[in-house]
Formats: sequence, structure tokens, C-alpha cells
Amino acid sequence: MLRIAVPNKGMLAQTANAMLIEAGYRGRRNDRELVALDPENEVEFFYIRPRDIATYVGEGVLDIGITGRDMLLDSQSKAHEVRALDFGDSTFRFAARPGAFNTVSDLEGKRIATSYTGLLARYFEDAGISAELIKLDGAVESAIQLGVADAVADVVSTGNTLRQAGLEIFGPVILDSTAILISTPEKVDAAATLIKRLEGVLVAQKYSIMDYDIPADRLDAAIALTPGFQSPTVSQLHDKEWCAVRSLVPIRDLNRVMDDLSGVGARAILVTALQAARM
Ligand SMILES: Nc1ncnc2c1ncn2[C@@H]1O[C@H](COP(=O)(O)OP(=O)(O)OP(=O)(O)O)[C@@H](O)[C@H]1O
Ligand SMILES: O=P(O)(O)OC[C@H]1O[C@H](OP(=O)(O)OP(=O)(O)O)[C@H](O)[C@@H]1O
Ligand SMILES: [Mg+2]
Repeated sequence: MLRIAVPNKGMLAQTANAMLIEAGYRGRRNDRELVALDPENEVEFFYIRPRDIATYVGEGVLDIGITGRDMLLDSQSKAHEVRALDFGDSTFRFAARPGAFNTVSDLEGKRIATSYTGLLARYFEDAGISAELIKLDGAVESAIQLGVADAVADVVSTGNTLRQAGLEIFGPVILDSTAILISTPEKVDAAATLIKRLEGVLVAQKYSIMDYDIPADRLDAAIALTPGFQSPTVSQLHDKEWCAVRSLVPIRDLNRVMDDLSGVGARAILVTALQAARM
């Protein structure tokens, strides 16, 4: 029985659960559920705080989990990143009152509030800066106004929270974070089916099926525009001067590819949504 750690609340919880349902798993029935058995798929789900997931997976108690890259790196866990999951994107940045600091070296000897002291301590160590870290649980942006810190290091997505707190980003990007699958080398093979299923969900979210007809003498030009994953399917039409092509195309490129295909002589270009995929 595979044991999977899923965020029980916070920014990743809903999408993580929706993705698991999309991958054919049972999903969480209500937001008080902490453990759920999915006997059909031979897995057990544990709904845990996203910050604690790396600890359970790193200890080998749970086999695989979904958390944020920033949270994995903040922990002392032995778990590693298996793959990114294409949601929960954020950056981890320094911020302070406008004009207070220009570069990260200005933070020497200053007080920095953060919920990510592990990650930040390592960053300062690598940068050769010694600063005092003030560990807070959340709403870190208030720490400057309340006088406990000179700067903060926190998760930034839209930047609205910082703006409302009257703060400005400065210095380099500390980390680009996203939701990830984590595991340990001993457990990752047992999770192969889950990983494949989630990869299929990501492909189905990002690609559509494109079909079109193309004169046989322009096939190479058309295939260069729609190379697909492995290689496109090409079949002959009843009229032997024409071919039919089927390929996967990234959704964000659909209209450009249709314009370009049309430009090289393709006709009857049809796009169909992908419901599920296993690559
Ligand atoms: N506004 C956001 N946009 C995108 N991702 C975010 C945002 N806030 C947090 N995250 C990401 O979501 C993951 C979990 O953070 P989250 O804020 O849900 O947990 P938490 O701070 O421990 O919990 P809570 O905020 O409920 O106390 C982290 O990897 C973080 O980078
Ligand atoms: O750039 P934005 O789009 O404004 O998002 C960033 C904010 O989102 C998170 O807060 P959360 O709601 O998780 O509260 P927390 O600070 O208590 O973790 C994060 O800690 C920032 O405060
Ligand atoms: Mg948070």
C-alpha cells in the first residue's frame, strides 16, 4: 500500500487534491479528513500541513508527497524533488521599506523576519553575510511595521501583500518555487504508477490533439511545425496526393501553429481536447 502525503490546507491543498482526482484517485471528501484509504488503487492518503510533508517523507514514514519546493529546501529532510507539478508557482524574495536596502550585502548585521529560516540561513551562509534571523509563522510582512525586523524574506506571488504592507522587493530572487512531488531513493520506485498518472494529467492539461490534411509534397514543412512527442501519425487520404496528420500541440501555441499550418497549405485543421494521457 503506497502512502501519499497531501497538503491538508493552504495554497496547494485544493489543486493537489483536484490533480489526484483527475489521476483517478479517490480524493479528499471533506476538509476535516486526515487519512483516507483508496483500496481500489492500493494507496492511502495522509492530509498533512504542507510544511511537515518533507519531514514525513524524508523519514521514510510516507512514501511520496506533494509540497512546495521552498518548503522542501527549508526542511532538513532527506527527501528529494521527483518532479515539478506546474502549479503553486511563487518566488522567494527580500522586501523592506522603499529605499531602505539596495543589495543583499546591505543586510549584514540586520534583522530579517521569515518563516523559512533553514532556507535563508543557507542562503546567507553561501553569500557570506551574517544577519539575525527572526522566525515567524506567517504574516511576515507586518514584522517591519511592528519593529521586530529591518527586512523580510517571504513568498511573493502577485506582490499584493507586500504592496499593501508598504514594502518593496529588493535584491536577487532567492528561489523560484512551485508545487513538487517529493520522495526518497528507497521509495520512489514504488510510486512509479502515481508519478506516471500525474505526468499524464500534466500532459492532458498542457496539450491538445491536432488533426489536419496536407498535400503530400508539403508534409515535411507541416511536420516541422507539429513534431509532437514521439513523432506525428501520418496516414494517406483516399486522394493519394494528400496526407492526414495527427499530433499533440501545446495549448498555448494552438493558434500560432494553425496559422502557420494554414500558411504551408494545410486544410481542415481540427483541434480536440485531451481528456487523459499516459506517456
Ligand atoms: N500566494 C501564493 N501563491 C502561490 N503559492 C504560494 C502562495 N503562498 C504560499 N504559496 C506556496 O504554497 C506552499 C504552501 O504554503 P502555504 O502558505 O499554503 O503554507 P503555510 O504558510 O504553512 O500555511 P498557512 O499560510 O495556511 O499558514 C509553499 O510552497 C508556498 O511557496
Ligand atoms: O504576493 P501575494 O499574491 O500577495 O502572495 C504572497 C502571500 O501569500 C502567502 O500568504 P498566506 O496567505 O499563505 O499567509 P501566511 O503569510 O500566513 O503564510 C505568503 O506568505 C505571502 O504573504
Ligand atoms: Mg502561507
